[in-house]
Amino acid sequence: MSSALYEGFSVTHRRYVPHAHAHYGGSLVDGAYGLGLFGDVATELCVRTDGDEGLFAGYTAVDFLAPIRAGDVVEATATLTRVGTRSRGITFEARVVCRAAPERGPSAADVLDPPLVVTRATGTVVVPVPAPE
Ligand SMILES: C[C@H](N)CC(=O)SCCNC(=O)CCNC(=O)[C@H](O)C(C)(C)COP(=O)(O)OP(=O)(O)OC[C@H]1O[C@@H](n2cnc3c(N)ncnc32)[C@H](O)[C@@H]1OP(=O)(O)O
Repeated sequence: MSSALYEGFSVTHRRYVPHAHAHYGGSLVDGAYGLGLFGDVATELCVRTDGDEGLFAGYTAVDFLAPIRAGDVVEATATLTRVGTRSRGITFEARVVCRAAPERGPSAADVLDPPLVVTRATGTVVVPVPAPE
């Protein structure tokens, strides 16, 4: 893989947060929910850059900036920032793009414009050595 080709390459997933995932008061989901989104979006990024799902080695920083709630529509983006021999440095951001508006009714919801940034992280994923051609 050429680093010049891929650094800055990004993948975004978007998902509705089911009410079954609410875990704390105020319909909050646990922080690990956002990290699950990051694992999935990193997996697609690695498939696209390296033809392999990769293995998450670790995070160097995770910041929970605002809660994710059941009923949110959340978008998670992984951006490739560093290409090592087998390691891939990735930054992550999760944003709420739609949120329930229960004061207007049980199914009412709004588009958040701008989206609300809820989680940021940096981490490293490791991919296998490419098989010889
Ligand atoms: C994204 C996934 N599809 C979804 C997941 O979340 S997977 C679930 C969680 N992760 C795991 O279960 C992985 C468990 N860990 C492992 O299997 C291994 O520790 C590893 C594969 C991640 C690394 O082991 P190994 O292949 O023996 O590593 P090394 O040969 O020592 O190093 C290879 C490169 O990786 C860099 N590196 C290793 N560990 C770390 C770390 N903790 N943090 C940052 N970087 C790490 C190492 O520096 C090498 O980099 P270069 O190849 O020189 O670029």
